[in-house]
Amino acid sequence: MRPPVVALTMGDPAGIGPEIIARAFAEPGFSEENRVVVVGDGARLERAAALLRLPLRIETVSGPEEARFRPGSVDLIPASRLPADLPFGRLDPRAGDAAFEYLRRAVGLALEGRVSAVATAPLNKEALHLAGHRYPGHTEILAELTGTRDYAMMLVADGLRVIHVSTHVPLREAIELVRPERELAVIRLAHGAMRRIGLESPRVAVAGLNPHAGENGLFGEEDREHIAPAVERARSEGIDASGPWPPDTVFLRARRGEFDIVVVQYHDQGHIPAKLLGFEGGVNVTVGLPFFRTSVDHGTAFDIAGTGRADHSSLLAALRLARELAGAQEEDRQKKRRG
Ligand SMILES: NC(=O)C1=CN([C@@H]2O[C@H](COP(=O)(O)OP(=O)(O)OC[C@H]3O[C@@H](n4cnc5c(N)ncnc54)[C@H](O)[C@@H]3O)[C@@H](O)[C@H]2O)C=CC1
Ligand SMILES: NCC(=O)COP(=O)(O)O
Repeated sequence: MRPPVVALTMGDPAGIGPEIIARAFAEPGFSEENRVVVVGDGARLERAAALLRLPLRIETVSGPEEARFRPGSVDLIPASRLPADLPFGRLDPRAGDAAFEYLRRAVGLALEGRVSAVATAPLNKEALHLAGHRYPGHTEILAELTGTRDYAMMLVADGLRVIHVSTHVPLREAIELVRPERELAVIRLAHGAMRRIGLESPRVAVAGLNPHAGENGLFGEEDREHIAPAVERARSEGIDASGPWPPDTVFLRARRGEFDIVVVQYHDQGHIPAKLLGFEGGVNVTVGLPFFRTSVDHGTAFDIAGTGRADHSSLLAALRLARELAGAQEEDRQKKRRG
């Protein structure tokens, strides 16, 4: 089967997005393994390729149907016309607005069924806000543009998968979000995502919020009042859920093979172990959308943007996962059609 077509957004054009995209396309065998169409800015991509001394051809296309996926060339849907001298590594509302537009265009293509999945290079949240797009990040934009109510951020890193009850909110608010309904929704999303990647009966561990998962109320009530009932309810639905487990050991246990995925209670509870284990090859997946969206797990790295030092491993991993997930979905559909 041919690889599914993936729309890849350039992210903030002042960040490392253009560089990591140029590096990925220049990898030997990239066009044999991938069918990727970039939504972004041709001049920025050309500048990044020149900076890295990569002989890439940029082919402008009006849609994925025109893309030819030839080795050594990038099929690009132009979605901004930024000044050629826009500096790398600086906050700029024009770049924030462009990043938003790339995502909006890619989501449109996915909803129209013209691409099978969306992958994203990083956007800068401050630049996004400076441009008037007041979202915490891609995830919430994607949810709004697709009308999705229940969604969650999953990180996949070396031997570990985590999925978040909350992400970009102040820590005080994150504690308020630990409620049975949201816990149950995320356990169900975790179960569904693991089934999608082919696990028959996924083992979903739920991390506690407090030290030692509250130790029966000694160190906080949220674990037994809000998390435990959701785990029970999930179990009554036939999901192999367990917890709340002490957060300091649940990741170790998952990595040793006891669990397939860990539901985590707030941003850093999941991000710290995932990034520590697999920053280079880590992938962020939005679970719950009508299509798959994968992303690099790192940010815009303004401190090194335009220097040619950015590593593109996370982007390659995000594209790999997008094509595997979308490919598996396509195979499912074909099986169903055949009866
Ligand atoms: N998927 C996305 O769109 C993400 C966006 N962000 C956004 O990016 C902006 C900057 O975030 P930071 O917290 O500074 O994190 P960051 O990931 O951009 O940078 C943290 C450190 O890691 C290094 N780094 C990051 N990616 C690298 C790569 N590919 N190769 C080599 N070194 C790399 C940077 O140079 C820096 O020292 C923020 O606006 C943040 O919200 C952050 C994470 C993900
Ligand atoms: N901490 C992950 C991050 O900032 C990426 O968020 P999103 O843009 O994928 O919603």
